[in-house]
Amino acid sequence: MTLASVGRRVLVTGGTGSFGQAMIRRLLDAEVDEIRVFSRDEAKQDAMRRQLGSDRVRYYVGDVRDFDSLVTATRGVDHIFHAAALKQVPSCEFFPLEAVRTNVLGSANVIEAAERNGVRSVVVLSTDKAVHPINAMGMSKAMMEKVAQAHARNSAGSETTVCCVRYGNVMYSRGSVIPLFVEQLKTGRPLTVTDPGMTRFLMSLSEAVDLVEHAFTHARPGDVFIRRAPACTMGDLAEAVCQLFGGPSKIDVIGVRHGEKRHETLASREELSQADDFGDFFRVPVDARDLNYALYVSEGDREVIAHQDFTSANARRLAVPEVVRLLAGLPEIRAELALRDVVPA
Ligand SMILES: O=c1ccn([C@@H]2O[C@H](COP(=O)(O)OP(=O)(O)O[C@H]3O[C@H](CO)[C@H](O)[C@H](O)[C@H]3O)[C@@H](O)[C@H]2O)c(=O)[nH]1
Repeated sequence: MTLASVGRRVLVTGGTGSFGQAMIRRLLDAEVDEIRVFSRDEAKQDAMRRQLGSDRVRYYVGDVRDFDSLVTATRGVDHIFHAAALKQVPSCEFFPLEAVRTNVLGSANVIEAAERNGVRSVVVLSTDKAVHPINAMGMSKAMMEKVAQAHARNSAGSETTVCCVRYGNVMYSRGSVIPLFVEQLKTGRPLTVTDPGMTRFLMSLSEAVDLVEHAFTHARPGDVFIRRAPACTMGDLAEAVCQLFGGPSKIDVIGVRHGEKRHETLASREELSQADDFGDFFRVPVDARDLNYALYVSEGDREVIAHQDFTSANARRLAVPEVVRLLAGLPEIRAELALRDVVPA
């Protein structure tokens, strides 16, 4: 199955967010008949309606916490891309129950509504912060993945295939470090680097959409899809931004922020021991063993020993010139450089 053969109706939860909007453009290009945007904010929907001007896009105001609003919006839908979430580390830290309500119970509602309305597939979006989580946002996303996998395990014969994708930081996403560095350079302030040796996976928005499309095309119930993304250090990222904008490279090292890890993990060694390796992507199948405790206690898995976690510390490390090239390809950076009359090398 490809996006072009996706069926008549697709629903995107969190459809007005940056991922949602990019996904909707991809679905419009794939000639999907009807695309439903499901989100809470009517003002953002109205802005999007005016910007897109497409009668193939329909808008549903609702909240994933409200099951009834999902049942209405998923009626007659063939496929769902579930992007609605609380994603900010600090706000989830202060209000962990809100993260549970939206990310865990809200996702369960999406899956249950899909099941009830005979939706054929649901792709659920997760994050590297869900692996060995240390903050409430990551923990709630880890539980969301478990809910999706439990659906696969417990719903043999269901019409609805549920799978997950997991990816790391999306470059230039709202409120993230790259636009912050650009703003600091523009206003002549030093770049605030938490820890020059800290690493993050780097991925563009269109690569995130590619991963979701790959998952949609290849999903079996309960699969988790992961991209073999490259990574860089925060020191190199700051240096790359300075080189691109030709700015003075004064850097303030501010230290690690609350709730953040030095390195992120996209896949654990236990997952990789079971994963299919597609080169650019891994597919981790659901652990479909039944709850036979004798097996859990007395049988091990030698495969696990042969693997190590896939982390932003051991992923392919991008050097500064490569980061410069990646950044120079981002539409937002190109627009900033055009404003300043700088031509990227
Ligand atoms: O002033 C800053 C701010 C951040 N960083 C570093 O830049 C990297 C990326 O930070 P971001 O704030 O851009 O991204 P996070 O990894 O903290 O996570 C972000 O992306 C996540 C998705 O993976 C969630 O959306 C999360 O809420 C959001 O903060 C981190 O190593 C961080 O330490 C700095 O060096 N200086």
